[in-house]
Amino acid sequence: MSVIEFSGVTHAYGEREVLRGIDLVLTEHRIGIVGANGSGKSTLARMVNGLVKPDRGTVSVDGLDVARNGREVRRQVGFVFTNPDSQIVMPTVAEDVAFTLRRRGLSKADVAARVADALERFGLAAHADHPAHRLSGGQKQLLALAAVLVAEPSLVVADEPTTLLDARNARRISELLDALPQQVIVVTHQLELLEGFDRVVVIEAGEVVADGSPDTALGIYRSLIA
Ligand SMILES: Nc1ncnc2c1ncn2[C@@H]1O[C@H](COP(=O)(O)OP(=O)(O)OP(=O)(O)O)[C@@H](O)[C@H]1O
Repeated sequence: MSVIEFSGVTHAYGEREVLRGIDLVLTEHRIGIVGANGSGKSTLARMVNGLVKPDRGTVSVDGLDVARNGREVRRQVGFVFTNPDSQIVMPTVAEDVAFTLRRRGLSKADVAARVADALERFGLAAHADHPAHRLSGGQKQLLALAAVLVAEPSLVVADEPTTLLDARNARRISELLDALPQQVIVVTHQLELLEGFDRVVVIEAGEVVADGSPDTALGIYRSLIA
């Protein structure tokens, strides 16, 4: 597993400070981030692959400062956005899944085999040649996850990956995340997704207010939002 370290991290959008002095060392296999709307979870998650840079402090992945080594870190860290539309880059479903692999210079046959396998795994095989933008919201979310996982990142950061999914597909994603050998950081409001996770961090108004096992941390979170 990678070592993800936040050290004295502060971030503001304009005047508005949304993260304050975050110190965290994340080494566990499956890590959940929870907190009320606007508490700073997405900002924190985006820092892991350099999409947002700290104003003060540092974020590193295996000792690499993310702000300075963004490209290198992004080869290791796959990011799944809440809104899959922001992640679809190619016209068809299969082409979208193939995109990152092509850029890495894999052979055509290798790309085709990996794409077919990923589409099968995510229940999208029947849609391979369909326009990606015409998929349903939930199918797009599955596509976004497939497109990230096909590149075999060593760490997957998923920001509310099940918001658009029906119960069956949410369960499917939950099972997929559970079965991943890779390290996973999941930001979610769906607390049942975090059952069996190794660690849950609770963010409140830009600060870590609880951090521990799902039972303990989610207990504290539930009492905060009650
Ligand atoms: N690009 C941005 N520009 C200005 N303000 C922003 C930007 N992104 C987020 N914010 C603000 O920063 C605060 C924290 O946002 P963030 O998305 O990190 O919270 P969150 O905990 O993920 O919320 P939610 O659960 O609603 O998704 C919010 O008040 C939000 O309005």
